[in-house]
Amino acid sequence: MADLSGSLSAAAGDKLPAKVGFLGTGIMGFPMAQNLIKAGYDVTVWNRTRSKCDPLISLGAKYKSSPEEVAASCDVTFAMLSDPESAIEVACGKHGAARGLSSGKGYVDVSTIDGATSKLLSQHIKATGALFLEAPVSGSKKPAEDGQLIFLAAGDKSLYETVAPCLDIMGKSRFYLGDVGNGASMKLVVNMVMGSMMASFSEGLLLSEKVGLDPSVLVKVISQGAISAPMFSMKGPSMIQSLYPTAFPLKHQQKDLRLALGLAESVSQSTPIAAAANELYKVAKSQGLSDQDFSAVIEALKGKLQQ
Ligand SMILES: NC(=O)C1=CN([C@@H]2O[C@H](COP(=O)(O)OP(=O)(O)OC[C@H]3O[C@@H](n4cnc5c(N)ncnc54)[C@H](OP(=O)(O)O)[C@@H]3O)[C@@H](O)[C@H]2O)C=CC1
Ligand SMILES: O=CCCC(=O)O
Repeated sequence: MADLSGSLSAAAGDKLPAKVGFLGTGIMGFPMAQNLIKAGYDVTVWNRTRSKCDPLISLGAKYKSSPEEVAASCDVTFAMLSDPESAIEVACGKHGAARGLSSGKGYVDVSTIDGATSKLLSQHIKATGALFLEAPVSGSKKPAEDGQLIFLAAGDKSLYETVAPCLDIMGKSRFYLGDVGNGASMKLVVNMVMGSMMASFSEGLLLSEKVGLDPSVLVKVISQGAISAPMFSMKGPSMIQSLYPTAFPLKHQQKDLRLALGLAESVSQSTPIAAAANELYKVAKSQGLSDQDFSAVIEALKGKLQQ
């Protein structure tokens, strides 16, 4: 096991062993925290649903019963939460992390949220004397398990440098994008493109089948041409079988499209393709598919075809 004593704290200017907090151990947070534990970090976890922390505790993680207590006991605290509302609640709520933060500590929000929310978090965190970094990730469940995420960081540069060893354990690359909000915006643009691609791919799979083609051959044809994308080859075979094992929940993809459309509106950028895709994800949500993988958006088109 790697000896990481002092690596975080040395950068922060003291000699104590590094202590890392992790708030939110869902699909993404769990494997990210797990990789930090496996790398030898002293990790303290918290999750709203406590039972999701149990396997991490078995691996050696400590547990605290509130974000406040985690932040108070750690040098740096990461948060991986659903959406803007939960990110605000966990950071700034009654027993939120901000209450446990102080000068010399850092807070890194890796959730996918909008820039305005991230700036609000930054204000609250920095008012405590702590440093703030937003660092949303590109990459899904498997890259999180494999430590292959892509971090899109912005905020306090010194905190970015302090947590770089942690980011390098959880990810394969990292970008520092400047002021708070830029990481959030980059992530929303990427996921806007991804959500539209998946909607378009879904149309192609259904159209190919309807005109008598084999959709699995379509997946192979696409994989060899200029529009090849790992996502199509990974998700296509299960979509053809109407199976959507959850890696990226559909409700989160719709949230990201909603936030991306808000971002586009804030600068008067026309995004008709993303707007149409968003409507499709909303239909899929109304069909009860929120917790399925986002590739279940294809079901919304099946519904439309049957009408
Ligand atoms: N899955 C993916 O492929 C990717 C997801 N993301 C983003 O990462 C974030 C997390 O996604 P993911 O792990 O997939 O989602 P999950 O739904 O699996 O996890 C969401 C986490 O947020 C917690 N949470 C939700 N609401 C609240 C609240 N009100 N108070 C406290 N905690 C709350 C959940 O706690 P509880 O367990 O109690 O419900 C859980 O820990 C999202 O912003 C998502 O968009 C980014 C890249 C890839
Ligand atoms: O936010 C989720 C992104 C999923 C991915 O990048 O594959």
